[in-house]
Amino acid sequence: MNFASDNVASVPQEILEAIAVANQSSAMPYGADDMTALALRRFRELFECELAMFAVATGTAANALALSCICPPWGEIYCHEGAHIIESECGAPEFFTNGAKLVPIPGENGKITPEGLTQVLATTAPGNPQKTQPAALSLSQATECGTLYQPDEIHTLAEIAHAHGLKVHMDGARFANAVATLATAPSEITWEAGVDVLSFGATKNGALAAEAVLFFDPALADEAAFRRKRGGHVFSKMRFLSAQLAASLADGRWLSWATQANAMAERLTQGLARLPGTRLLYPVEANEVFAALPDGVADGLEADGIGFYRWGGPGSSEVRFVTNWQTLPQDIDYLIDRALMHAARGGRG
Ligand SMILES: Cc1ncc(COP(=O)(O)O)c(C=O)c1O
Ligand SMILES: C[C@H](O)[C@H](N)C(=O)O
Repeated sequence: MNFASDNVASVPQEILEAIAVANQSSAMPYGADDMTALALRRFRELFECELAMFAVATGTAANALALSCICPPWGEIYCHEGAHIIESECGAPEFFTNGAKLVPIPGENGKITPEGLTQVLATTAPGNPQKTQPAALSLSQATECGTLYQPDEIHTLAEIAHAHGLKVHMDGARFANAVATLATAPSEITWEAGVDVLSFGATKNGALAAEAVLFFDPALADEAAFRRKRGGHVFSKMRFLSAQLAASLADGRWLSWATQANAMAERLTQGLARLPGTRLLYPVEANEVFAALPDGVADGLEADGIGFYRWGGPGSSEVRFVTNWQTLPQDIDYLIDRALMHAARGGRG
């Protein structure tokens, strides 16, 4: 049983079947195929706008490609201090932008506040050729702490960013989980709130390997085709990425899968409440549960072969559990039963 990441899940049968259908006949390469056209149509229907779509195979590639189209080499990208783009992408955004600077902003529960953004922007030097220049704001939705920006929070942050000439990127590796919780239209927490480009995550939500960079202002996408090619992410058999995206969006599957993951995170949160001495590190708003467990429980769960992240570092009792489309109630109940047993025995195995 593995709660280390949503990435640990299998691929839903519907996606595998879509790949098999795409495999039944030849098709034009490099995105000139019908499946890629179908994926584009479905994204435009979902977001209710004439967006431009570029499929890639990883979330890191999606973020780095998106940022490279809205930030020059001398630009500054403002993000939360715990953002994936600054913490876990091995310099990919800096590499794809040819040297832009990522500027970390602190904020509770993994979120940037208007005050925090305004404070950092007050230190910039627009037009000073000796200084890097404010260029982009990147927000993760859901955040790396499993929390969410409300529509009005996105709108406020985007307004500040645009007033300072910045473009707004959203890292949507868990965008589906955010929409499932917020129950908003996707447009309401993206372009209508001021987001210019979205990394739409499908992989964590079940896809084998498919992410889509969505430009809500197609003019921002002028360089994307060239930059994606230079980054080695133009798949000659693009139909196999597009099939995953099109299948995810069909019949609202993407939301059903995310709703299941979120519901299991909620079940886990309720179960942990029965564990004396357990403390949630952040509010649970999507499919990630961060908790400080009673002494010995994390070791016991690890000895049981249950997978999870030691978020506080090796041996730490501060852990992260991530649920996914495939997580079942009995998985959660087993985890909680084992945790209660280890707590009762003081972690003595
Ligand atoms: C918030 C966030 N953004 C982006 C990514 C990058 O995705 P990938 O691991 O596919 O590069 C991840 C991790 O998977 C993530 O958690
Ligand atoms: C942190 C790791 O890079 C991955 N994005 C995950 O959330 O599991």
